[in-house]
Order: sequence, then C-alpha cells, then structure tokens
Amino acid sequence: MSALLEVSGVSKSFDGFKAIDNLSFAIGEPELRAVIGPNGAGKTTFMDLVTGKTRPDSGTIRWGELSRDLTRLSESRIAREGIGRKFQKPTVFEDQTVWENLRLALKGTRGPLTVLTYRRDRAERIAALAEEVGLSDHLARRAGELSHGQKQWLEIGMLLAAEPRLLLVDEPAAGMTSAERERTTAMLVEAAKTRAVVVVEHDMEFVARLNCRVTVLHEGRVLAEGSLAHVTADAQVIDVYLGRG
Ligand SMILES: Nc1ncnc2c1ncn2[C@@H]1O[C@H](COP(=O)(O)OP(=O)(O)OP(=O)(O)O)[C@@H](O)[C@H]1O
Repeated sequence: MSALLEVSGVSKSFDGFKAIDNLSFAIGEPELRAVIGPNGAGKTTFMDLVTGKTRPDSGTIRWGELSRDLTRLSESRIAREGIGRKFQKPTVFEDQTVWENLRLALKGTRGPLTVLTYRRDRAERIAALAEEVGLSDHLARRAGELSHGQKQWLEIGMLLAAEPRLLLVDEPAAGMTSAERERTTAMLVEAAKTRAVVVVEHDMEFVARLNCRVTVLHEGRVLAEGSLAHVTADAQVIDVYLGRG
C-alpha cells in the first residue's frame, strides 16, 4: 500500500480561528479509513480542503504518483483527478428511475466505450453498479420512491460510476435503519478493496463494523490514529471525545 493522498502541515483559519491546525496524515491506495472527532474538530473542513472547495493558508496536499499538489488545482480539476465526495444528504434525481440515475452518472465518464459497444457496455456497467450497491431489483423504480438508505446507496453507485481513486463519504449511517447500516458497511468495505475510501462518521458501532484504521481529529489536528481499539483506549481521546455525554 503506497500513499495516495499526503496531507502535510496544512492549516486553515476562519476569522482568526484555526479550524485546521498543522494537520498531517496520509491515506493509502487501496485503503478504508474512518475519521472521527467531536463537533468542530475540522472533519468537514478537511474534506473541503481535499476537494478544493476551501484553500489552505499553508501546507500541501500531495496526490498520486506525480505527487501533485491539490491545493493548486481547481475544484473541477480535482474531481477529474478521481476524487469523489458524498455529502450527508442524498442528492439523486428523484423523478428519474434508478437506471436513469446511474446512466446519467456514467455519462461523460472515462472508459473504453466505443460507439459500437457503447449501449451494451453501458447496460452492463449499470447492472454491475446496481449490483454493487444492492439496487438490482429496483432499477425501474423512481429514485424518489426509494427509502433514505436506498437513496444513499444510489448516490454511492453514481459516485462509483466515475471510478474514483478516492471517495470521501460524510456520515453515511445517519438516518439509516440498522439493516441498512449493515449493508452500507459491506458496500464501503467492498468499494475500498480497489480504491481509497475515507468515511467521516459519528456512529461508533458503524465505525467498529468498518474494521479499519481510525484517525481521530481534535481542534484541527490528529489526536490519535490506529485501530479502533487503540484509539478508544487513548486517554486523550476518551477525555475530548468519548467521555462526553
Ligand atoms: N466557512 C467557515 N467560516 C467560519 N468558520 C468555519 C467555516 N467552516 C468551518 N468553520 C469552523 O471551523 C471549525 C471546524 O468545523 P468543521 O465543520 O470542519 O468541523 P466538523 O468536525 O466537521 O464538525 P461536525 O462534526 O459538527 O460536522 C468549527 O469551529 C467551525 O465553526
């Protein structure tokens, strides 16, 4: 496993308040990583920095074999580099079917699609994506009719259509039933076999099921990193995060 993303000494202040404070850490490829931390720890700002939505005051975010500095690239260029982001709220085309949503997501993506094989390949890819996110039996349904969890899966499928090398996922378990959470865990674990997947999540049961390396953020820095057992035994983590409420 080599580093795909390397955050080095990144800081970002808003009106003098340090949301990210000399943050350094790396994500491998493939890798599944959970990022946890109390409210205001900087988790969202971290994702904003990686995707180019926010620019750091200092530091570098190196990416890929060429160690490109993402902080110098535009938001759309970063997306084209292969970084996908799933926001907390599902955003799918409610009036379109599951199939149409996936087809729209495939449109314009890279891939060996020639004119002759285009339709067949496209149908195969849509079927494979639906299978991957557990929606094979729902292809003809309007997305608006799906449950909250199914909408989240559809959006994950739409993001996977672009074949990202890094997928950032914000609180996927929120609002899901426990059965949906379990399926989501399996989906993310599977997706992370061939790419980097970073999951920001508050639900510790969900994080436990991901069974991956965990980074704990606090006040814009890495407070602890390692297995869930390791970080939850850390006195500082207990003090600032787990011990609360
Ligand atoms: N655009 C902004 N302007 C001003 N302050 C901001 C901005 N974005 C973030 N902050 C501040 O930076 C800090 C880190 O916020 P961030 O949203 O990254 O934390 P978080 O870990 O995602 O929190 P939560 O778990 O509540 O989503 C917070 O104190 C927040 O108020």
